[in-house]
Amino acid sequence: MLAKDAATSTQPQLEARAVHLWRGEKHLLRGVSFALHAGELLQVVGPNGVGKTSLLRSVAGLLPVEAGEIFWQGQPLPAANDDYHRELAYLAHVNGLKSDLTALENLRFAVSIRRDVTTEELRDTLQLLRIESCSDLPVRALSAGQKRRVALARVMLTRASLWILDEPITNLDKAGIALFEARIADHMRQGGMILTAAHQLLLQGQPGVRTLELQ
Ligand SMILES: Nc1ncnc2c1ncn2[C@@H]1O[C@H](COP(=O)(O)OP(=O)(O)OP(=O)(O)O)[C@@H](O)[C@H]1O
Repeated sequence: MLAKDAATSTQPQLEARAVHLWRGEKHLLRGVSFALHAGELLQVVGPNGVGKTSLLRSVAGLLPVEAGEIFWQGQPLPAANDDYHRELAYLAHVNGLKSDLTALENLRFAVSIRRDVTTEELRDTLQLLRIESCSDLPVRALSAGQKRRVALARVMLTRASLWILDEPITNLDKAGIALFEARIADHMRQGGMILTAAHQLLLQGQPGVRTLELQ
């Protein structure tokens, strides 16, 4: 649930403390720490292969860290897992859409696992991202940017407070980026949080927007 009141809280909702991660022989994350408060966007930046995706996967609970801790609302993971996963929407590099289903069917399938949703709400969200004309087409018939927009619509529809997004604007054109930035700003205003891996920064210079540089 989005926590409007939490927007003014000084308590971090999500916190990583001295996280270490190895991939194979490589000591990738060396004591990474950050705090994310309600209403904030944190963009993880750094060169290819530095560990941005790995960090996001760890924070999403998909890749266990070897040292350090991750806290959700003051509780360490995995103890906080049930609450945490209810509040979390994760979007990877790949969209995770079923290509034989239509955009609308994909959204209905993904969202109804979490909550009741009406067809009108699904269509409204597709319209917000200007892909209403794709609603009834099989996903395999959509362009790369249109597929990304469907995947972003899914994130928006979850009503999760924390969005973890790996390069969310991949394949989006300028208009698509502007539309998505407006949705992010909206989410932040309602006390939502976003953690991204990014080569291209969103909402630069806006209040509550920060970067975390990995090197
Ligand atoms: N399953 C895996 N097994 C071993 N090493 C891996 C695995 N997945 C990723 N790596 C390595 O971990 C390092 C970091 O990868 P990661 O995808 O986290 O980087 P990134 O910063 O997101 O890169 P990019 O900007 O290219 O997306 C890379 O050197 C990669 O080869």
